[in-house]
Amino acid sequence: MITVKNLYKSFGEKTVLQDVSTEFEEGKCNLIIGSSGSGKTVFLKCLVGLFTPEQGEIFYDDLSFTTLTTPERKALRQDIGMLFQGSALFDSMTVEQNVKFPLDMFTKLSNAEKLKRVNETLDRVNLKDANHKFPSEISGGMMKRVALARAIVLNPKYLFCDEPNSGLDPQTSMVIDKLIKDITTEFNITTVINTHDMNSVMEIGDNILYMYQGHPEWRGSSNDIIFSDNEKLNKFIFASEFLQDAKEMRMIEARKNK
Ligand SMILES: Nc1ncnc2c1ncn2[C@@H]1O[C@H](COP(=O)(O)OP(=O)(O)OP(=O)(O)O)[C@@H](O)[C@H]1O
Repeated sequence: MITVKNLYKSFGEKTVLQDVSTEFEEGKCNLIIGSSGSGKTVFLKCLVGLFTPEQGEIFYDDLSFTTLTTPERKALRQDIGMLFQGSALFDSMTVEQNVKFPLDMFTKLSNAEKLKRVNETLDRVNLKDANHKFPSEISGGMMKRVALARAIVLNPKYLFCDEPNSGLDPQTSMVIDKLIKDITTEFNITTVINTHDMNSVMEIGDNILYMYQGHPEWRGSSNDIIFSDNEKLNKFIFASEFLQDAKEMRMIEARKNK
């Protein structure tokens, strides 16, 4: 579990995060949603230590992240997996070398042990026979799976994904979502995902945090979203007529099933 208490982050005069308090549960997909510029990426970067907040506390289970020493942060870093926007694979490295990279950085395993782990992980993301391909030789969906394999190869307790579906078609997005969801449940990971993808919100949103102008405006599950009467949230999430209709249909269905 990750607990955030009263976090503030500014750039010069501009306050981007204002009094953010929330919890991200383990074994769950915790989604952060909000319009462009609402502070989602800045928040994620504060959580992993890429930005330093001016005020507030972040706890990784019982560890107070904000007060950790550099060696303690380095140790915690091994428990954190990150899936960046655009996959961020190393172009000059093969799929196998990309996934092996964190093992080379953080472990003293033998080469044979590392390769065994790489192959098990590639297998877990349904990527076989791609070991010796370069990123330029595989599709966007495959790149995401390689990036996901690299993010989970050290068996992280915490997984951060920034827009995991950006640039993917709806079907491939669903495959990636399902993988993230399955891996989160299987390994009891605390997974935090920044997303604009409404399909992800409905399909894998165990816990959803809606950020509005740098402050948590609403929290709930994908089911709660359907029934929420929060005006800002509804305006954001059900922006189109199509989504409004989908919401109404879901409400009718849910009432029938009660
Ligand atoms: N390094 C920085 N220096 C100054 N301002 C920054 C910096 N990084 C982000 N900001 C500002 O913080 C605000 C929030 O940005 P952020 O990238 O977190 O938004 P977001 O919700 O992730 O948007 P999007 O959905 O478009 O990715 C923006 O106004 C942005 O200009």
